[in-house]
Amino acid sequence: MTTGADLLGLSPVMPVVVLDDAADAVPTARALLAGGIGVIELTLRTPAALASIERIAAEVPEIVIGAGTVTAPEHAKQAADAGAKFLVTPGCTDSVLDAAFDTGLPFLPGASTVSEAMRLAERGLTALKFFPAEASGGVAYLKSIGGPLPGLRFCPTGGITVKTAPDYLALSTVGCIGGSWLTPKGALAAKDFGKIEAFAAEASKL
Ligand SMILES: O=C(O)C(=O)C[C@H](O)[C@H](O)COP(=O)(O)O
Repeated sequence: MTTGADLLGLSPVMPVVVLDDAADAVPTARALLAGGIGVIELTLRTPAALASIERIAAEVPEIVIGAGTVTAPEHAKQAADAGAKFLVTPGCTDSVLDAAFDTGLPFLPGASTVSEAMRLAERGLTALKFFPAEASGGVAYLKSIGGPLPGLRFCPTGGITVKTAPDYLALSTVGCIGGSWLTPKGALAAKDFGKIEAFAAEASKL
């Protein structure tokens, strides 16, 4: 896997995972894998994130572990050093973009406007995270921009559910969708990894 475009083809759903406890990292990754999901976007929103990425990279190599919420240049290198195989950003600044390129890892930069998408395409980035998908106009918005920007492909994320996912996945410009519903806070707090596996099994069939 070497490009952002490859990332869009790994799974119909990219689980967006927020972990407060690095001890949950390996069981969560194994539960997702058991449910048929081979990729994780682990967000750098918590202090446990980098340790979680490290553990998954070391102990569950079958799953492709990436870092999400890359919002500062230093996050890119920290994530790469922890073993992340790809990076995802919710939006983009030049410095975050440069830092992401420096890692050599494939990455999905976030965009929610036509101008942002065009700027990223100018830098050779044609596989984008469309964030926040629902709040930015959802399926109708993506359909509208597919006309003038036919070369771009997206991973819409933000506000998508297992019920609305098929509408996005039906679009030719959508490679996969992102969502946090596979690993809800409650299931993680209760260490209910069976529930996570069941959500993954449902999502992997989308
Ligand atoms: O943290 C980031 O980098 C983000 O871009 C935000 C997440 O992707 C969304 O919060 C997931 O959206 P939900 O599925 O609606 O929870």
